[in-house]
Amino acid sequence: MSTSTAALMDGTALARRTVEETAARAAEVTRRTGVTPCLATVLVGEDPASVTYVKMKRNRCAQAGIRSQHVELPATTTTEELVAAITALSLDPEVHGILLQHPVGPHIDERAAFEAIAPEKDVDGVTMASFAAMGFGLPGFVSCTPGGIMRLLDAYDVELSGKRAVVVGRSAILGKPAGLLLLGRDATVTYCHSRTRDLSSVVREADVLVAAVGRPNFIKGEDIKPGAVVVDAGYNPGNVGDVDFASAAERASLITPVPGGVGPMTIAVLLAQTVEGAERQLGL
Ligand SMILES: Nc1nc(=O)c2c([nH]1)NC[C@@H]1CN(c3ccc(C(=O)N[C@@H](CCC(=O)O)C(=O)O)cc3)C=[N+]21
Repeated sequence: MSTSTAALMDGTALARRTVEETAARAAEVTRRTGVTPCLATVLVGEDPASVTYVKMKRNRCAQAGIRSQHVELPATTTTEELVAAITALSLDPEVHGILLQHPVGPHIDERAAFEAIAPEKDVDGVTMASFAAMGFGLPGFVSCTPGGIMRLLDAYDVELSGKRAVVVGRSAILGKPAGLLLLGRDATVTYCHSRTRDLSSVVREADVLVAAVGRPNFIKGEDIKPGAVVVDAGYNPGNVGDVDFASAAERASLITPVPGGVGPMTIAVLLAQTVEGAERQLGL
């Protein structure tokens, strides 16, 4: 018999506090300017998970006193049509932030679509300009999930300087930026991916582990270094993370659950950055 020793990093509770602060800021923007911060959400196709996520984001906006404007496009939308729709939102003075839900269909050039987001409205932190600013440690919008991960680590006073951080996954808006943010905080960062040889031996070195591969229960407790901090950024169908929680919690000191960990923080960062974008665009 083994017993769980890890403490939970409670993303639901931290997100609630973050959204409350954001709501107060949004109300202040509205009071001072008469303009309510507005997020445009763009959804291509009808993937049920994407539909759910976008709905959650819009509901959370409503709770925080942020307007949302929804653009729904058919799965058959071309790159040109999507770029045109996003460009229109970039030019619309009533829109302060733009979220293009990822992934779009394989026939669409997703990068081209993201780049149609005006940098000052890139509250989801997905453009090359935002990525570069983050990489250089300059102010700007961070990709929301990595931003949420850093807020969680900070809220639980996780020391990063000099620590070995291992990021499993290297996607453009999750794994890769997560590693750069950890590097920016003086962690020693290793990226693992599908071609990594002997993944277990690398994961076993991690003082801080970020799992972002999109494979349900992929990381097992036997590969967790005793006392490690484990962040599960996986979002697989059925709200299953990338980390086998039960076995990992026996060895970790701190761990995020799924659901209730990184997911709610992703949305909280999106809202916070939307209000920040509105403040700047309205000259506050
Ligand atoms: N441009 C773009 N930006 C994103 O930030 C983005 C995206 N595309 N595409 C999809 C992923 C996924 N994602 C999640 C957000 C919240 C939860 C979340 O809050 N999940 C809840 C559970 C979900 C539920 O209650 O149904 C939780 O973990 O507690 C999960 C996943 C944002 N993403």
